[in-house]
Amino acid sequence: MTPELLRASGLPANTAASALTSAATEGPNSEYGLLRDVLLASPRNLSIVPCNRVSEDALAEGRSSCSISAAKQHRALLDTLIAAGVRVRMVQPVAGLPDLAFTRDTSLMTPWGLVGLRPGAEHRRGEVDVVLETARANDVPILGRVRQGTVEGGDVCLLRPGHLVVGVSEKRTTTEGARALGSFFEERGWQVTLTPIDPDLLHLDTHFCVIDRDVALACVEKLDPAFVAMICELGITIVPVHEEEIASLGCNVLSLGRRRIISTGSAPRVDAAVRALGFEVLTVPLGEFTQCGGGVHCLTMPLRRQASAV
Ligand SMILES: NC(=O)NCCC[C@H](N)C(=O)O
Repeated sequence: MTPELLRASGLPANTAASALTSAATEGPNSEYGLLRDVLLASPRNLSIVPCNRVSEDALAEGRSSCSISAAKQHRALLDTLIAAGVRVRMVQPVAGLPDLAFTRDTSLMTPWGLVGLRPGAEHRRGEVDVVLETARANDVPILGRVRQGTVEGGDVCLLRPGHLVVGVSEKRTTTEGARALGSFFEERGWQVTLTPIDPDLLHLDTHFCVIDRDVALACVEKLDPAFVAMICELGITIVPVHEEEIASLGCNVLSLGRRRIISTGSAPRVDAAVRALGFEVLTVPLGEFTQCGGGVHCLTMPLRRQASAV
């Protein structure tokens, strides 16, 4: 832990509390603790960049971005978060950064502070400094930065307190980058699992998303069998996602905690299966963003969540 973060957290680096929980910063230790603060970024400069299968298909079909509609959809997401009791911090728009709205990918808030990531997509590298600057201005403690390989936040999953998962496509996230991020966690006693993913699916969070301690959305056919076996051994129930629901970002949901999620509503079958398990599912249509390859999970970077029990 850096001196900067130690000052911010007030926790000694080698205590059990600092290893697995987030008492001082409330930096998330899971994907499903009660969500308190989230980082969004203005979509003012959003455009469809041909950098993933979904956005390439959208362009091939002649689709384009509408800034008015993108602003309205993003505003609806913001309003839904606020109505759910979440505080929203905003990154201001920056010309030349068309994917900035997908805040998930360029940084990761850990229980010990924020880590700047290192996108594999060249056109997204500049987003990291912008997000870190906003974080500093909001007194978010900074833990460090990934400087080797590449890693994007859509490939990162805080599976359970003490267990980090990183999807490795060797395109957006490389083994080197995943290990560099993982070392922040391993040094603090976490287990880190790297799992290979199909580069055509962009990120892990397009086809695997944890929504509570024991429930995850997953397209099992697209995940590595060893990873699926591990999830089953942990007793995590899988809500199956079909391949065509991946492209519509139906799997890419955000947990608000207390068995509530936000989805884009683009995969009603998945939403219905989640509701059948007793969850509340709030839906926000986000077509302007899904055609760029990102959904609710990609558009949100949790800054504070109530710590989940180990
Ligand atoms: N976590 C995500 O899956 N993020 C979506 C990012 C979409 C953006 N157009 C990209 O390809 O980087």
